Amino acid sequence: MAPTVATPISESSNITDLVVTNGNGVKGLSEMGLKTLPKQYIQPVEERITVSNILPQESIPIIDMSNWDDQKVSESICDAAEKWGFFQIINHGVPIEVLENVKDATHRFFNLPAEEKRKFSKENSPSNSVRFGTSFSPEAEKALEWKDYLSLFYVSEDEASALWPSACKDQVLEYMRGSEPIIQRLLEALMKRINVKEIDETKESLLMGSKRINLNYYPICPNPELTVGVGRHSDVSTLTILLQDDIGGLYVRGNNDSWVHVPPVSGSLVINVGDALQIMSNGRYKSIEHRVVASGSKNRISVPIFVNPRPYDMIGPFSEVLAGAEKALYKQVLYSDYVKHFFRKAHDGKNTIEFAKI
Ligand SMILES: COc1cc(/C=C/C(=O)SCCNC(=O)CCNC(=O)[C@H](O)C(C)(C)COP(=O)(O)OP(=O)(O)OC[C@H]2O[C@@H](n3cnc4c(N)ncnc43)[C@H](O)[C@@H]2OP(=O)(O)O)ccc1O
Ligand SMILES: O=C(O)CCC(=O)C(=O)O
Ligand SMILES: [Fe+2]
Repeated sequence: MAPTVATPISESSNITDLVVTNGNGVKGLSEMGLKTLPKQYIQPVEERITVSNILPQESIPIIDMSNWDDQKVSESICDAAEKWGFFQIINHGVPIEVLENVKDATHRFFNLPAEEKRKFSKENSPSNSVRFGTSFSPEAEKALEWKDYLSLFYVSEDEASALWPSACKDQVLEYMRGSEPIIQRLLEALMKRINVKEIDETKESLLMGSKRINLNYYPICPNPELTVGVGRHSDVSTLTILLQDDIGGLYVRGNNDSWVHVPPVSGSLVINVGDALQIMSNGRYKSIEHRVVASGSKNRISVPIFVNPRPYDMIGPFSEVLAGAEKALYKQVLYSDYVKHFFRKAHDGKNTIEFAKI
C-alpha cells in the first residue's frame, strides 16, 4: 500500500505519485512542512495574480433577498447577471446552521486519513458520481493547482446515502435541499428577463436537470505567490451557488487584465452564471472568468453547487431569445460533450465556450 505519512521530499521524489496517485492530496504535501513550493506547482508568470492587476475599489453586487417579492430584487439579479455574471446574496433563507454544518463536514472529510480519502479516487471510487481528486485535470496540466476536491454528482437521495462519504453526506444533502428554493427563484427571475415566461418540464431539465457539488480544500502553501488555488476558468454550469469560508482569495475578471476580489460576507452565498446559461441566453447573461489564489497562512475551503443541464441534454440558445431578429451565437451541443471538453484540458479561461460558438 502507498505511504500515508511523511515521505522525505526532495527534488527527486515523485510528487505527482504522492499527491495524485496515492491520494495524499496537496493537503498531505502541505502537512509535511515544505519550505519551498515543489516545481510541479510553479505557474507561468502570466497565470499568477499580482497586486498591480487587482482593482481594490471595485466589488461585485451584494443583493438582499429578504424582500423577494419586490420587483427591484429580480431586477438587481438580472442586472448583475448581465453586467458581472457574479453577485453575492444575503438573507437568502438557507439557515446559517446549515452553512456552518457543511463547512464543518468539509473539514471533517479532508481531515480523514489518506487511505480513507483514497477510497474515493477515480481509480477506487465505488461510483463515477463520487470522486476525490486534486488540482483540476492533472494529466492535462503543465503546472498543478494547489487544491484538493471531493466531487459529488447528485443522482438521488438514495444513491447519495449509499455512496457518498459518511463524513459529510448528511450535511451536504441538507445544504443541497436548503438551496433548492434559491435556485428556483433565481432562475425564474433570470428567465423572465429573457422572455421565458414559464419553466416547463423541458426547461427545468435544461436549466437544473442535474447537480454536482464540490468540496474544495486549499491547504496552506509555502510560496503562494508562485502558484494558484484554481486557475482562470468559467464554470460549465447553468448557475453556481458557492459557499466560501472567511479566508478570502476568490477573484473575478474585471475589465481587461484586472481582477476584483470577492470578499467573504458572513452568511452570504456567491452566485455566478455558468457557460450553459450564457449559451442558452445567447450571450445575454455572462459566465465570467474567475480564479482562486493560494494562501500562505490559512487552510481555505469552498463548496460550490453546480446547477446543470442533464448530461444527455442538447443545449443551445432558447427559441424565446431568438424570437426577434437576434442571430444565434451558439450551436446546439450535447452537454456531456461540452463538459468532457472542459475536463480534457487544463483551465484556460473563457476559451472553453469556443466549443459551442457558431
Ligand atoms: C475539479 O476542479 C474544478 C471543477 C470545476 C467544475 C465546474 C463545473 O461547472 S462542474 C459541472 C459539470 N457538469 C456536470 O457534471 C453535469 C453533467 N455531467 C456529465 O456530463 C458527465 O457526468 C461528465 C462529467 C462529462 C462525465 O462523463 P463520463 O461519461 O462519466 O466521462 P468520464 O470519461 O468519466 O469523464 C470525462 C473526463 O472528465 C473528467 N472528469 C469527470 N468528472 C470529473 C470531476 N468531477 N472532476 C474532475 N474531472 C472530472 C474525467 O477524468 C475524464 O477525463 P479523463 O482524462 O480521465 O478522460 C471547476 C473548477 C475546478 O477547478
Ligand atoms: O473556491 C472558490 O472560491 C471558487 C472555486 C471555483 O471557482 C470552482 O470550484 O469552480
Ligand atoms: Fe468556478
